[in-house]
Amino acid sequence: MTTYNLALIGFGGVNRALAELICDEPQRFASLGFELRVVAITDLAFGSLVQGDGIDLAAVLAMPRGTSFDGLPGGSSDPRNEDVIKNSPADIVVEATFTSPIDGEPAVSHVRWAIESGKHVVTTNKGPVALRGPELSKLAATNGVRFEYEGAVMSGTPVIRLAHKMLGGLELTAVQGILNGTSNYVLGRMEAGLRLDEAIAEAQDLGYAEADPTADIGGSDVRLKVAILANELLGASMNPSDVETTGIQDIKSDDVAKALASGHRWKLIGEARREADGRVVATVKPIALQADHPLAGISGATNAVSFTTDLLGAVTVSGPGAGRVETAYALISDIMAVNEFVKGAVRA
Ligand SMILES: NC(=O)C1=CN([C@@H]2O[C@H](COP(=O)(O)OP(=O)(O)OC[C@H]3O[C@@H](n4cnc5c(N)ncnc54)[C@H](O)[C@@H]3O)[C@@H](O)[C@H]2O)C=CC1
Ligand SMILES: N[C@@H](CC=O)C(=O)O
Repeated sequence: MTTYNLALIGFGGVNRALAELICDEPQRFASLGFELRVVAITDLAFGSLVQGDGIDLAAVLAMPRGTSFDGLPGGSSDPRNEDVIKNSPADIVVEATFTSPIDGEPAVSHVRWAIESGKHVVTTNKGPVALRGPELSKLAATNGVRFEYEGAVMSGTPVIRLAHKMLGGLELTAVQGILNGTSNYVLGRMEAGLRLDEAIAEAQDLGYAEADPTADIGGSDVRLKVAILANELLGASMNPSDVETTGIQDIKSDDVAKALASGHRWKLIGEARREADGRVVATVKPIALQADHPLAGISGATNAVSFTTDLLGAVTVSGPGAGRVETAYALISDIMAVNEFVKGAVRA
């Protein structure tokens, strides 16, 4: 059986959930035809740890946040991302640090260092994909490695790969949906009577929110996802700044209550559409949907995206849009794609 050595860059909610699955459920991977061994971990809060024979995941998962890896064999209190990514014995770099909606850093550099040193990259980080996606994919192809990022949109729910593989024979003219778990959860909790700040705190506890939740509430998280979908699926060359964006920050409890009373539900809707002249235009904005609208019933951290196609009309995918384990599954599906690539290369 093939063993893939992983370097986990960022050891927060998502990468810890992946480490737990590797530690607790090795049979899940054995049934996929490979095993996973974590040989390096870096995080701002812990420092870095490199152990070529495999890190004892149960032991590091038990370390409270803020404890340093310094003192462990191969450990340091400094994250040493560049050295670890370039020189650790990893086959696959798993990038799950903070998303920067401005320039995608430091994740863009993490991805580039990994690819340039011949390592595959799987990531849930939207920044590098939305801001540097085509360039990094090209770099990966040139270096004979994979750059996979299914979790950048709708966490573990298959959207990007599904659309590429299964909708490839259709003409797609638009994508529209609820693409942020936190804001959808928050709007639902406001319907139940919570204040905005109380609802955000719950979403943070549940692991849905970004490190800076204003990205969720202000719409910049959906803006990145809409740009990714427009570029991947509608053939656009869009920068997130091209997406006209309004968040839910100005929606008050009163607005939510009034909407409910009149049979409407506020939803944060992201959309990209190809116009008759070929231009792709994209927006993010809150809309009070009528209760019988197909997206009005999407509740909690669940997301949904609808593809407008020529032969099938609307094709809609719905599932978790956030969550630690749900997003770790996106990384697993990316590693499965890397495995298919590696096996294909061996056969060829
Ligand atoms: N939690 C979710 O539901 C989803 C998260 N994502 C994305 O996945 C990524 C990870 O998400 P979470 O684990 O929830 O975030 P998190 O905030 O729990 O963890 C991020 C970790 O990265 C570390 N970090 C930040 N900058 C670093 C650096 N320069 N070097 C080393 N470590 C660094 C932090 O200390 C933190 O432990 C983010 O980019 C997020 O946008 C994507 C889809 C869903
Ligand atoms: N904070 C994001 C996480 C996934 O991208 C969300 O709430 O959707």
